[in-house]
Amino acid sequence: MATPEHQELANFIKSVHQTLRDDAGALGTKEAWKTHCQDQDKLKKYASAMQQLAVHHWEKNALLNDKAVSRVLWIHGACEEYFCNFNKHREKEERIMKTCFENQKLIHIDPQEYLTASKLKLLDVGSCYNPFKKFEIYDVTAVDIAPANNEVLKYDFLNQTPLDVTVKLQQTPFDIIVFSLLLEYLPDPDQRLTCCLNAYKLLKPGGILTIITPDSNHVGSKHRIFKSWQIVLARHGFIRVKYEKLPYLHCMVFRKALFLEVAERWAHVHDRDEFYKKMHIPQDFRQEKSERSNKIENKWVEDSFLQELDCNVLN
Ligand SMILES: C[S@@+](CC[C@H](N)C(=O)[O-])C[C@H]1O[C@@H](n2cnc3c(N)ncnc32)[C@H](O)[C@@H]1O
Repeated sequence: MATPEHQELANFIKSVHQTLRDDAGALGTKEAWKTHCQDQDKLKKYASAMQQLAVHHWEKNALLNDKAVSRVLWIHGACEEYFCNFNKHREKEERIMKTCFENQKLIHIDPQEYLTASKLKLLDVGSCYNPFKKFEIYDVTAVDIAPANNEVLKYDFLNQTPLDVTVKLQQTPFDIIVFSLLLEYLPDPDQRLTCCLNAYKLLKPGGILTIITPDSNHVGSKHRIFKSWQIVLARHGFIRVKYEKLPYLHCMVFRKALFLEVAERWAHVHDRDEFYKKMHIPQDFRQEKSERSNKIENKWVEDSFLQELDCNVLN
């Protein structure tokens, strides 16, 4: 059962997301983002609320309830699986490259060059409280516009701007970049794509972007949206290597292709008119703007993030 404290935390988080979406509609996304990042009191309160929900409720819930899988453990398992099979992915891509692009010269890439370090370099974007710190196999860099503790760097990943210290992420290419419950925070599909393109620049070839986004609906109900993400990201050089729908989450792993042509070709072959050209989330299709409250009238699209919070809180 949800305690009144959990309800209060979840309601506060929902209200911050909703206000940002409303402001983006009223002021434009750039101005709304600027205003949002300047409201230090609100961001501080958000960070604390998010950490409390995640640590004291979600992670505990995942241990007690079979249906509620920990997003942190899912990402860790997916990373281990991917890097154990790194050569398989590389060989598959090289085969496609040789078959489809005969005249192209293959670039020699030795995967060991990327994997010889004793730890995998992991960038956790929108980390909040640095949940990946507990795994010894990662050398973690955690960033957030609203860090919950001083292990997390204050950094706006959307605009690639350090917010208090001088952090230069470009100097350190990563094996893994994590977007856990990040993309639906951003009110605009172009902002979501910008974050993915920023991640692309910071990844090593063959490195992975893991994306977790909430949704308590049946796997098929948002099929078009997540197929569209796969196509949009393939156009920009990402190949989806893992997708899993858990009871409350969509979990995805995208590999930065060694050969951009291979990813682009996949997008070209699979693109259809029925797919969106942008990285939408269900909330983008809401027709009637809410009035900064939870009175959402739209019947045909639910706010999946709100549902996620509710499901977790109510379980
Ligand atoms: C819903 S919370 C998820 C926190 C954590 N990743 C987790 O899974 O528990 C989303 C986080 O993304 C952060 N965030 C949103 N936009 C960001 C940006 N442009 N750069 C860095 N962090 C951002 C927010 O401050 C917030 O802490």
